[in-house]
Amino acid sequence: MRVKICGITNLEDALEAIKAGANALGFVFYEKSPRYISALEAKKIVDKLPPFIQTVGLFVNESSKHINDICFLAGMQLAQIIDDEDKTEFDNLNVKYIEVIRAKSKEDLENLEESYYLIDAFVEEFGGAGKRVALEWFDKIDCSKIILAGGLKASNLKELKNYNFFAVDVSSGVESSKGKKDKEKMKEFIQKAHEI
Ligand SMILES: O=C(O)c1ccccc1NCC(=O)[C@H](O)[C@H](O)COP(=O)(O)O
Repeated sequence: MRVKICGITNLEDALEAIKAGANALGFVFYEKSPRYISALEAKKIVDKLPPFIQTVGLFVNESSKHINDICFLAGMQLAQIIDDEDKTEFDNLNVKYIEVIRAKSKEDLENLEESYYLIDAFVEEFGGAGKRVALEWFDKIDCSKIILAGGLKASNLKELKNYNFFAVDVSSGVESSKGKKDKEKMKEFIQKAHEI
């Protein structure tokens, strides 16, 4: 499975994540997050990344104009969008995007459109909280276009073996403290995920 390391706040963590085999890096453009990074600081990191690593900007209830502007300034190739308040006009985005579904129950995973989704557990504070989505909710679902997030760590990845998820997304499970990644945890997580 592919791996996105979310909540990158500094160059050292970004390069260690890539060295460990990460496929994508996530930058949180949500000011209330302890992992928030400005577009300017993100761009300084992005400019030093090697090729073939996808940069993903995370947005919470923002307008399309804001998302377009920040992605352009920061060099984001994909926008990951939480849109609880219907603020984003998806037709007006000029950047590729993926919608986040913050699942509260199995019903939230039913009748999804034929598209890629990032499924995270619902938490009031929006994300990076280490809360898991119940795996049995995916039992009768085609997971081949789903990126799973929420409470993942190296020790629970083996539970995903039979689900065929497209990718996994992790933040707190590979941190030493909020906003700082742990090199060894990233290595172990990515190695295990790539084996699945
Ligand atoms: O990480 C944050 O602080 C954050 C803030 C606001 C919205 C989303 C946020 N993170 C979302 C992510 O993509 C996380 O990687 C995802 O929720 C998984 O987090 P974790 O359970 O800590 O692995």
